[in-house]
Amino acid sequence: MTPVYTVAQMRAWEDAAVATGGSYAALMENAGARAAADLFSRFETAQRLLVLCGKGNNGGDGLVLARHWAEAGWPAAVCLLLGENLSPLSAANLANLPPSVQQLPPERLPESDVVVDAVFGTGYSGELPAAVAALMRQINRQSGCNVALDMPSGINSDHGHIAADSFCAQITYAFQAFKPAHKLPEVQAYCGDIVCLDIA
Ligand SMILES: NC(=O)C1=CN([C@@H]2O[C@H](COP(=O)(O)OP(=O)(O)OC[C@H]3O[C@@H](n4cnc5c(N)ncnc54)[C@H](OP(=O)(O)O)[C@@H]3O)[C@@H](O)[C@H]2O)[C@@H](O)CC1
Ligand SMILES: [K+]
Repeated sequence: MTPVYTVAQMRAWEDAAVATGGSYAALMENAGARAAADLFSRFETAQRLLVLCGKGNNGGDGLVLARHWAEAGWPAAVCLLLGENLSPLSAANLANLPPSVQQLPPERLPESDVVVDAVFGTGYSGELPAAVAALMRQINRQSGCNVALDMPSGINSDHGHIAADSFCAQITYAFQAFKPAHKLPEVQAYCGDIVCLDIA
């Protein structure tokens, strides 16, 4: 049975995986690559991807996903919503993006078939910054396929507080374990299908 891990338990699991021979970089690679692989299995033709990234490691998962998308020959763009001062793992994955992945400012985002929310994951709490909330409001009205990595941005993984204008997904990829918020019906309405991916 898939376990449910609090944020602290998830961090302990990551630390243990690294202590037994893994690496944080490999966990991030597996998260982004396996989310991409699941998405590829859902579409028969190339889809235009837009990945919205924050500064933390959730954004790094999104950058890995964008790289795999582009390597499959499918069009991909990323937007660094909170600037370029990224976590070290995310910065490494930004540097690894192939030139075919467009990097766009938030005010010039294209129509996309698949929008991936990699703004906030388990490191999030509180309310959304005003600019993020405004963009989420706009994207939540669009008709594309919305995908959240680990948790829709705006939702606290431990206790499930739902901020105004939280991202509304059709698919949420939970990494390694469900988080307590995934089990709450009011949060499930923002997650859509919740698919847990092994990232070991
Ligand atoms: N650890 C690993 O190796 C792996 C982790 N993985 C992935 O990483 C995710 C966790 O990553 P994470 O811990 O970096 O946190 P994340 O959710 O990206 O956000 C942190 C940023 O958000 C900010 N912030 C928070 N609240 C805010 C607010 N209200 N308004 C504004 N800002 C706010 C916060 O700012 P700060 O509080 O530091 O100022 C910080 O900059 C996890 O869900 C999974 O997807 C996988 O790749 C597997 C390997
Ligand atoms: K997210």
